[in-house]
This record gives sequence, structure tokens and C-alpha cells, in this order.
Amino acid sequence: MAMKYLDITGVGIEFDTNGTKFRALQNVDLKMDKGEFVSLIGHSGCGKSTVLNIVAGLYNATEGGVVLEGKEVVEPGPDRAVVFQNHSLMPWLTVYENVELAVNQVFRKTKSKAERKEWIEHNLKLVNMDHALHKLPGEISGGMKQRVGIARCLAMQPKVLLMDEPFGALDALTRAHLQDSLMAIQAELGNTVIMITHDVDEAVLLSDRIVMMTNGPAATIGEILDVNLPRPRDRLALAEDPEFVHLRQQVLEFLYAKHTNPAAQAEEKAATTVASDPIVLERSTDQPPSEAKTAAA
Ligand SMILES: Nc1ncnc2c1ncn2[C@@H]1O[C@H](COP(=O)(O)OP(=O)(O)OP(=O)(O)O)[C@@H](O)[C@H]1O
Repeated sequence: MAMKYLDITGVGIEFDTNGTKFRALQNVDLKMDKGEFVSLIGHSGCGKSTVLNIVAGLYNATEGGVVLEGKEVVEPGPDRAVVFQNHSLMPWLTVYENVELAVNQVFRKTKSKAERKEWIEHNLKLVNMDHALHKLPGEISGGMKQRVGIARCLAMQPKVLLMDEPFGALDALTRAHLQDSLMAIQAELGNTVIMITHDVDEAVLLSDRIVMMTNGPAATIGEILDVNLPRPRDRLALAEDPEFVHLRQQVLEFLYAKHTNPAAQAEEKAATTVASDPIVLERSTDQPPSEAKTAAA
């Protein structure tokens, strides 16, 4: 079978924490084309960041592996840039210098100083931050910092842009602006993107495919939803588009009917256990559990 641009095959990972083994992922298979935008969605703790970290080369899979454009991923590299939820800019460097740091890392040998300057300014313009080149991160808003973080990653011209809840910490309006910017940038540059999100509307709006993960342990891909909505996409028009509404409904159904939130389930179970299990309630501190059970019976 021909290899795809990004090929994640049979990936599993087992963590060893102080001698206790924990299987986080099992049999994760995902093949992506160049220029595709894929979202990963699933309940908290299912393993989305772990998948991203494996593609980034920060974690090594226990089984299976990742191949990017024919080359196996074994360590982090500039061909895979990560945008985190919290921008992670260097606070003592200006907006310009933060992007410069990444650009120098990748292009010091191939671009002249003047070309690098032009490239840094071009990428900051893409995210509408060219008006604040000489500001420090402490002097700009959260949304602006996130824009600079995205510019920094775009400026590295990575083969794959990995985004871990990039807009999760932002207010709804700023998030909407940044989603629109990201769609425009992706239309222009054709980036290949994997984005983690907890936001169902965001997943449908931005993605070509939505990868829905089952709950852990041993989490895997439960279903993959194709999003064939024509581009460019307009959030206002889509809000009432029957196809958009249908896709949204399918994701919600996966998350809340087929694979209920494990934390909510545990809470529910604890509540029912307390209410219906007099053994626990009636157990006295000087009786071992088995005797308490007999007494209660
Ligand atoms: N380095 C690690 N060592 C041990 N366990 C880990 C490690 N990284 C992740 N895990 C465990 O693997 C599981 C998946 O974690 P992960 O952070 O990938 O989930 P997630 O879906 O990204 O969660 P969230 O949506 O809350 O960010 C969790 O049970 C987590 O505790």
C-alpha cells in the first residue's frame, strides 16, 4: 500500500510510572494527505496530547510508529512545529525576536539576514501582528500572544503543524477571530495540520476530518468523520447549514452517547454507590469490611 504524507501506524504506548504500567494508547492508525486539516477530539485524559507528542517526537511509541514524507519520526525536529495552549513565548524577547529565534534555528544557513528579516515580518503580518513587532509578550493580550506563537511555528515552514488546544484559553470572540485567521492562512499556505480541540463547533468549522477517540486506558480512534463542507467557510452561514448541524450532531453523539465522559460516569457511579450501598455507610471503623457486610446483611 502506498504511504501517505503522514502515516501513523499501529501506534500504542505504555507508560511506566514508578513501576506501574499504564497503557494509554493502542492501535492508533491515521493516514493524512499533504495539506489536510485533521482535528482530534475526545474526553479529557483519553490520549490526544499523547498522540500529538508521539508525532512531535517527544514520546516514543511502544508499538508502531510515525512516518512523515517517507522518514520515520524518532525525535523532535523543525519539520513538526507545535503550538501549545499557552503560547510559550520567551517573556524577555520582543514579538519580533521570539519569531527570529525559530527562524534562525531553521534558516540561518539558507537565508541571508535581510531575507530572514523579511520572512519574520511576513509571518507576523499573516497573523496580523506586524504592528507590534517591538512589544514584549507582557505588553500584548492573550490572543495576540497566541497569534505570535502561531507565526513562530508557521515561520519554521514545518511539514506538519501540531496544535494542542491552540485557542482553548481564549475568550469566545478572540477564538472566533483566530479560527478565521487560521482558515485563511491554511487556504493560502496549504499547511498540514493536526489540532486537538474540545470544541465541537471548532472541529467541524476547521477540519477536513474529525478523528474521535475512545476513552482510555488503551484509547484508540473510535470513528473518523469526513467534513466535506465547501471552503471558504463562513461561520455565520454555517450555523444554520443542515450539513454543519448534522456533523456537529454526529460528534456530540459519539462523545455523549457512545463514549460518555469517564469522569462524569465515575461521579455518577460514586453517587449511586453511596445511595444504594448501606455496607459502606454502616461500616464501623473497628470492623473489617467483611464483618460489616455480614452485619449489614
Ligand atoms: N508522561 C506520562 N507518564 C505517565 N502517564 C502519562 C504521561 N503522559 C500522559 N499520561 C497518561 O496518559 C493518558 C492520556 O493523557 P493525555 O494527556 O494524552 O490525554 P488528553 O486526551 O490529551 O487529555 P486532556 O484533554 O485532558 O488534555 C492519561 O491517563 C495520562 O495520565
